[in-house]
Amino acid sequence: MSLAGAGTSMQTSFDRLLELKAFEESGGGVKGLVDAGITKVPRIFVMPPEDLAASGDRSHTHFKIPFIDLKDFAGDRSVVIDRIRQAAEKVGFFQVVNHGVPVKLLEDMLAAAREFHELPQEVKGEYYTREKTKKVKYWTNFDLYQSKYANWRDTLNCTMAPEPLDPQELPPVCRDVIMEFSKQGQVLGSLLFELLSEALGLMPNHLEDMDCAKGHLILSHYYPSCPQPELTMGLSSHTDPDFLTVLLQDHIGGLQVLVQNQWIDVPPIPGALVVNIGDLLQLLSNDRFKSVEHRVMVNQGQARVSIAFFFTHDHCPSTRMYGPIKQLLSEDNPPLYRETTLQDFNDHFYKKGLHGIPALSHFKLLK
Ligand SMILES: O=C(O)CCC(=O)C(=O)O
Ligand SMILES: [Fe+2]
Repeated sequence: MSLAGAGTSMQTSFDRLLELKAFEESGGGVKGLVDAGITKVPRIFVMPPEDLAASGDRSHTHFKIPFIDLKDFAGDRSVVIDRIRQAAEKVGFFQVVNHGVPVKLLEDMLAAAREFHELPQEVKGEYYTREKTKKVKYWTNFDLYQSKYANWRDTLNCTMAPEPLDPQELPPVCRDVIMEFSKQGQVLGSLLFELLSEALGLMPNHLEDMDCAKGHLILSHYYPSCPQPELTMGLSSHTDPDFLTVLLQDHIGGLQVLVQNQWIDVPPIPGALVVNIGDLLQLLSNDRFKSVEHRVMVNQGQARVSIAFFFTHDHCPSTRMYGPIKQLLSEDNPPLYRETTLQDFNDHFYKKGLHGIPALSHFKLLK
C-alpha cells in the first residue's frame, strides 16, 4: 500500500479517494499503519491548522468539568438532581463516581478493548467490516468516505440492545467483559435517565418510558500513538448522535469539551465515568439540556483506549416519533424541533458524517 506522508504533493479529490481506498483495503486501520512503521501522517489524516487550533487560551481558564458523587444521592436526592441539572444545562458534560459499576469491571473493560486492538491483524481482521447490518464491526473512521479528514482512531462497534446480541458474535478476548459491561451500563443508564427526568421536572420514569434507555451500543475506541500529533486528531469536534453517552477513558487523556468557546480537558479520574448529553436529549428537552462539541487529541508515545456507551437504537426499526416533550412546552417555550424517528435521525447523521453542519440543525423548525 502506498500512502503518501504529509505535504508531499498537491492534494486532489481523486488522489484522496484512491488513498482512502488503499487505507480501507489494508484492513488494519490506523493501528496497522503505525505497526507498519510509518513516520509521517498520511495526507488523508492531515487537518488544516485552523481546524486543529485550540480556540482561546486555555491557560486563563479555571473552568472544571462538573464532578458528581452519586453516593450523595442516597442522602439528599435533590442535591444530586440540582447538580445534574446545572451540568446538563450549562456544560452538557459531567463526571460521576460511586455510579455502581464495579471499578474492577472498568479496568477489565479497558484492558480487554486494548487487547482486542493489539491482536495480530490476521486475527482481528476477521471482524473488519463496513457492513451496516453487522452488529459487531471492527473498523476505522465510520465516516471515512464522507468526512473531510480521517481521524487517528479505530473502533470495535457492538450493538448490544434492544435486540440481545449473541455473545458468540463478539471476539473471544473481550466477549465476557463486554457482556457484563453492557448489563451494568444498562443499570447505570436507568438511574441516569431517572435523575435527568427529575432534573427536567418530569416524573422519574419519563425518559425511560420513552425508550431512551432501551437500546445501546458499546464502542471500544483505540487511538494509536501518532508520529505527528500536531497534524491530525483522534476524533474531530462533534456532538453525539444519541440520547446520552457514558464514557470510560483510560489514564492517558486527550478528550476536550468546548465550553464558552474554550477547549477544556476532561481529566482522567480513576474509577470515574464521563456522562454527556446527546443530540436526541437536547431535542427532547427543547434545548434545555445541551449536546456539546467535544474532540480527542492524539499524542506521540502512548496509545489511548476509551469505551463509549451510547444510548440509542440501531438496527431496530421503530415508528416511534421523538420531538420536544410536550410537558416542557408552553406559549413562551414553543417547540424548536420537528418530530423524527430514530431511523431518520440516524440516516441523516451517518450520511453526513462528523464534519459540517451539526445533525440537530436539520431537525430545527424554522422561526
Ligand atoms: O474517546 C473519547 O474520549 C471520546 C469518544 C467520543 O466522543 C465518541 O465516541 O463519540
Ligand atoms: Fe462523542
